[in-house]
Amino acid sequence: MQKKVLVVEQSTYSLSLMSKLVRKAGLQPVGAHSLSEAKFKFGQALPEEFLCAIVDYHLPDAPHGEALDFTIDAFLPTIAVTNNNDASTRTAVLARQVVDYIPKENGQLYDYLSRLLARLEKNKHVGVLVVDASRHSRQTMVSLLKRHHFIIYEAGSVSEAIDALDFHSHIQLVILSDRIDESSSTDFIATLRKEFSKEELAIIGVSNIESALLSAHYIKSGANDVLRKPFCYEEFLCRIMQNLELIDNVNTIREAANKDFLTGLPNRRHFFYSVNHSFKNLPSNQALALLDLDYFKVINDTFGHDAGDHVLKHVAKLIAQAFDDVYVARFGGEEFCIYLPLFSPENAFARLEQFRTLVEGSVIVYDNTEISVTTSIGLSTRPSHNIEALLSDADKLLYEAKANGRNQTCITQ
Ligand SMILES: Nc1nc2c(ncn2[C@@H]2O[C@H](COP(=O)(O)OP(=O)(O)OP(=O)(O)O)[C@@H](O)[C@H]2O)c(=O)[nH]1
Repeated sequence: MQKKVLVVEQSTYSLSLMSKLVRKAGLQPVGAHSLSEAKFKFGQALPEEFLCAIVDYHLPDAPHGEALDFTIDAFLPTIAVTNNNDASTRTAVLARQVVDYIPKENGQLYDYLSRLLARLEKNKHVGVLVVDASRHSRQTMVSLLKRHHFIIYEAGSVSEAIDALDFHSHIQLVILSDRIDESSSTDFIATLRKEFSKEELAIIGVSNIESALLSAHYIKSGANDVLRKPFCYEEFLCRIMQNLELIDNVNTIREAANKDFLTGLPNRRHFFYSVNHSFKNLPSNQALALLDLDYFKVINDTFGHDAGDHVLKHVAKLIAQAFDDVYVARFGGEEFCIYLPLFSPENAFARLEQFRTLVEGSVIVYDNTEISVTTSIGLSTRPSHNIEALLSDADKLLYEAKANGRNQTCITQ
């Protein structure tokens, strides 16, 4: 279900702008012009339905941030917006455990707000590891991070940090304090960098303001960023957000580069990368199948190219579902590839035949028209350490399947 965001804002214009942003982030705004209206609207839904609240500091019936107290007491992560950017308002707002506060006069308000909303939703799946020998200092950072929905892990030493990283693969950010011995912390960063690139795991080193040299050591050892103590709450969160956004952006680009645009299946290049990356030597009991849809040109010619695309997407979805435990790819056109490691020829043949009959029996509906399609399969079960050799073998068998009348699987004899 779409998560709700409680937007409490006196001005109708600002409320409508913020609600638009919330909708753009894929969330459902619940608007209120006053604290009493916010209480009423919040009471009409379950608290768990809300992701967070965006709350104006000054409201007619809550002139001193009382609405912030209400949403925070209701355990809603709260983003405060204020008309005033003066020091006393800032202190009063930050004393209240808000996720962040945004002065309305800031032209970047709406851009920042949408980034913040997107992050809050994503953070629920992001692990952050705080490495600091001092429990008190760890707790300070942990309490700030908690407001942002992160999954938080703590380590009091480098060895505890290594254990945490071994166990929790969703850790995307390590915050490393200067209370860990300098040589072991820089060694730790360098060791992590052998395993994780900067785009896979962000490392932020915390150093003392006087210790410019330590900052340099952090960066040279492979840290993404450095935070100088004493840091303010805003800087701490902005650095974290920036570093995680970088990881997200790289992941988006990487995903786009690895996926076939039409079907969302891995593409040919990624298929080779995954198989070669997973196996130093290909196992001797293996199978590789090349699948090619039959008379696909006729489908395009009869029903149109868009209908053809729809059929390709349908078959790709069936492949992704039926072979979610092995390696699959769209090689191009109407050709797909499936690599089944550690499969006997009999098992591989049974799986492919089951799939062939599934495609044959499935009715694809496009624009109120029913379309049927069949597939020919070349299945190589040769023991080979070379994926290219397997492919060439499967290609010959596919040719045989086509020549023998299509809608069949030909396997290595
Ligand atoms: N809709 C659509 N058609 C595509 C796409 N890629 C390739 N095609 C079409 O797929 C058709 C493949 O035709 P052929 O190579 O003659 O193969 P076929 O008609 O399936 O015949 P056989 O393989 O011999 O059974 C061509 O008309 C291509 O234009 C695509 O992404 N979308």
